[in-house]
Amino acid sequence: MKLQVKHEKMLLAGQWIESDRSFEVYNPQNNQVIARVPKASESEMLLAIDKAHKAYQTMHAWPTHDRIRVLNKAAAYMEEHKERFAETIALEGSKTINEARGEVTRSIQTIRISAEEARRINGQTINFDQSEGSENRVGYSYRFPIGVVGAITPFNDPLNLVAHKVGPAIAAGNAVVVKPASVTPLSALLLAEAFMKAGLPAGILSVITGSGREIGETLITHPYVKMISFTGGVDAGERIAHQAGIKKVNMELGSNSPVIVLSDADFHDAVKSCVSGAFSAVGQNCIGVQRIYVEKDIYASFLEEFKARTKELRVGDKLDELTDMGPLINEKEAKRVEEWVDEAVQSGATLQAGGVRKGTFYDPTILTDVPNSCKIANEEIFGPVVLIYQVENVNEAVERANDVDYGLQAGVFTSDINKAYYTIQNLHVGGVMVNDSSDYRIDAMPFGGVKNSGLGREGVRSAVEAMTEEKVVSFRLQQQLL
Ligand SMILES: NC(=O)c1ccc[n+]([C@@H]2O[C@H](COP(=O)([O-])OP(=O)(O)OC[C@H]3O[C@@H](n4cnc5c(N)ncnc54)[C@H](O)[C@@H]3O)[C@@H](O)[C@H]2O)c1
Ligand SMILES: O=C[C@H](O)CS(=O)(=O)O
Repeated sequence: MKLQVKHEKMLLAGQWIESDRSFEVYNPQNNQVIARVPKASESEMLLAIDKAHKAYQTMHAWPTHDRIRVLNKAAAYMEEHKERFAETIALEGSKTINEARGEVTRSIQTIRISAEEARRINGQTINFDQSEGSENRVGYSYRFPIGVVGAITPFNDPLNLVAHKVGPAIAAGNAVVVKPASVTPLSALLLAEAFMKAGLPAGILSVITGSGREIGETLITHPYVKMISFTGGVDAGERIAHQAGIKKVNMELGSNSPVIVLSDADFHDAVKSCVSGAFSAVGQNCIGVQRIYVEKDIYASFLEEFKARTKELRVGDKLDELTDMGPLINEKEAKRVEEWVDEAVQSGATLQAGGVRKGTFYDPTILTDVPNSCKIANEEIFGPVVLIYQVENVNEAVERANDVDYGLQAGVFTSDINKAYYTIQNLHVGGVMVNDSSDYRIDAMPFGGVKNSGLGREGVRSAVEAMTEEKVVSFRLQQQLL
């Protein structure tokens, strides 16, 4: 694909603008500059917030049917330009072209589900007859848009995780200012293009590109911004939560996801699912499989088959239709993964496959016998490395799966419903996938974690609810009218 370095513009309240400063976007595979993007100043972020506030004030009564129309028109535009969206994801990020196409399909669904949910923002009727004297009242509650939503998004799903902020925000009648990841801003700008083409009123959406550390605080702390919807690492999440103060905050953070495979499972199925869950998107996946606990009776067979399938994966040019795994997002991250693996091996772990880095590429890697003290056993690797452990039984598996500070999703493979239910009840996570790996998500389901994996839930309906407030109304009826 012939590449021209494109000078992009960012969307500020319906206007496509350049900025005094710009930064480069690179193709992680060859470090080629693929675009220059505005590096927004604090004043540009302030202007976007001000315009969003004004747009919300005039638009918060924006009719539901019109919000639905714009959302569906944006989805239709994305559908019409699917390949362009996919190529952009594949160029600026780590995903293969096939993985990128999958993300575009999901993003279109996310926006369409947002349109459906716009019609389901309901309150409740209330029975005030709680005690003597309160019976002559009737009432209800209803949900109203919170106002300006500040959305900060990560690099690994550069389109769908922006869609999970913008779609629900618009469905709920809010205005939204997006600060996308600096390494993958182009997909967010394309999503903005789809909404502009769909006739989204000016000011409702801004995509302000730049450094999170430089302009993030302005977005997080501004009094007009009534909610922060953050997806990213726990370090940034902690900093943002402190800065936000008394403000609604939704945090979708990291994980170190476990999968339990019991001896009564179809372990061929488990192997296939866990290989995909571990190495899709080069393991740069918040619910990617990082630890697998295999019951002792099938451990040797499972490990043997897992290694064989892993070695079949084609690592290479992410734009090649036949490639299974591309590069990590940059060389710094690839070197970090290499260091964590080296630390584990030096501490006594066994390298069963992989362990080789070439620039931003790191081979799919399997470790066994990893000491609990190693970083890779406790932190989020966010790379193509999986740790496989042998356990005595389901009890030991659950205890060890819980023994980290994260709790996003877990997978459990078993044919025994009682054991499945035991894991469901005892795993400290936000989601348990039975007979799927931890890397299972549909965009309509509630999504989020416990412990250091986050605060609150996304998934379109949950996000719409988080981006609204509930108001109660009571009518005291005049006695003479009763
Ligand atoms: N739970 C989920 O749904 C989910 C989904 C995808 C990724 N993630 C997590 O995101 C991380 C990987 O993405 P990443 O490397 O882009 O994360 P990151 O935390 O480095 O950056 C995420 C976003 O926050 C911004 N940012 C960083 N520091 C900031 C600060 N101090 N103030 C304001 N903004 C700041 C960045 O510019 C970027 O836009 C992993 O931990 C992964 O698990 C979680
Ligand atoms: O990286 C975390 C993502 O939220 C997982 S998914 O791509 O949405 O399934």
